[in-house]
Amino acid sequence: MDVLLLHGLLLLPLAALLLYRCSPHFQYLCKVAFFNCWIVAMATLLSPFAAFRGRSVDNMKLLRAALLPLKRFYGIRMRVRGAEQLQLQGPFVIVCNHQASLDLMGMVEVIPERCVPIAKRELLYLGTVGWACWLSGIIFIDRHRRDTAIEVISHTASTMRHENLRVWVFPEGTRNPGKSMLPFKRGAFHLAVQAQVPIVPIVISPYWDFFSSKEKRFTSGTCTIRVLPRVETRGLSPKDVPELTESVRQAMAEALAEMSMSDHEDQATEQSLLGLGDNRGRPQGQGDTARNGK
Ligand SMILES: CCCCCCCCCCCCCCC(=O)SCCNC(=O)CCNC(=O)[C@H](O)C(C)(C)COP(=O)(O)OP(=O)(O)OC[C@H]1O[C@@H](n2cnc3c(N)ncnc32)[C@H](O)[C@@H]1OP(=O)(O)O
Ligand SMILES: CCCCCCCC/C=C\CCCCCCCC(=O)OC[C@@H](O)COP(=O)(O)O
Repeated sequence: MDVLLLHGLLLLPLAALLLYRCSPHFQYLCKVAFFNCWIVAMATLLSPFAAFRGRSVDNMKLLRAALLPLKRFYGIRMRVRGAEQLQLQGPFVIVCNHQASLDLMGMVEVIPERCVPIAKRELLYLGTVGWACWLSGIIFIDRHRRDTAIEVISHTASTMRHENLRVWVFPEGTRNPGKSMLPFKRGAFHLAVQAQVPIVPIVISPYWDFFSSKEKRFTSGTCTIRVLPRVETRGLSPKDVPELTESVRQAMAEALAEMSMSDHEDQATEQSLLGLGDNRGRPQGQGDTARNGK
């Protein structure tokens, strides 16, 4: 009986390995589980160190260092274009498209010093993850209570100026793996106008070639992060916010459309050079659907 149990225990990892190699769905589940476990483990490990310093934007460096290795585990190559646009003295607001939690990997590639994201309040309740976020000075807003969210943003505007803080906002307000960007929420733009600081738009290329939560597909691939020229807000007032929001969204949407084409072409060329079909890591018969889905 003991021998049978031992054999069973030995065979279990082998079976899991085989399943991992053969089933893209199982591979997807393992990779997503690893992503979440890594975040929880790192947050648990780092929170005591961060607590030692107290709530401080400097703790963002710890979070960044903890998330940077993730791209290597997943074989994701990050290309950054226009990083020089982030070489600004003083505070500014970054606005970035939001496709999935994987955005954290792109975020840590380019996040400047003294920069904190604005996040939904729910993240605060994720145990040690919430604690690590709070200790790093992440700004939480309650999306269901507009007035209090606006209050938090107004308070952030004055903190930015007094403490030379940069703020990262996902103006779509929620994750969006779709083809185009959602309409933008206006908080980030009010924030920049209130603080009279520039806006730096950042566009992360679509993940379709290597990641899709709908199709349960997660392979390796390349991701491009493009930092667009900054937009000045000096002299603008709240009445200019709708137009400002639209013009920034338009510039980002154009960049996203351009990147969707060029990244996919690069990936296809790379794969044909390697002698691989375009269906690598995709369930049989779904390659064309995934491509046309762009
Ligand atoms: C070791 C590892 C451990 C840790 C690892 C984990 C790290 C995680 C870090 C990363 C976290 C990333 C998390 C990302 C998110 O959580 S995304 C979700 C949260 N973000 C947002 O929601 C974006 C910001 N939201 C907004 O800006 C909204 O505008 C909001 C203020 C919330 C209001 O929303 P809503 O009412 O739905 O829409 P509108 O934008 O259309 O606004 C309605 C009217 O209000 C006016 N408005 C908005 N903001 C302001 C303001 N600040 N001041 C004055 N007025 C404002 C707006 O203009 C609209 O009025 P009008 O129509 O123009 O008259
Ligand atoms: C005591 C409770 C312990 C609970 C432990 C839970 C473990 C959770 C595991 C991992 C947490 C990973 C958190 C990554 C956060 C990534 C940021 C993100 O992408 O947030 C989504 C948010 O932008 C928009 O949310 P919606 O698209 O509107 O939804």
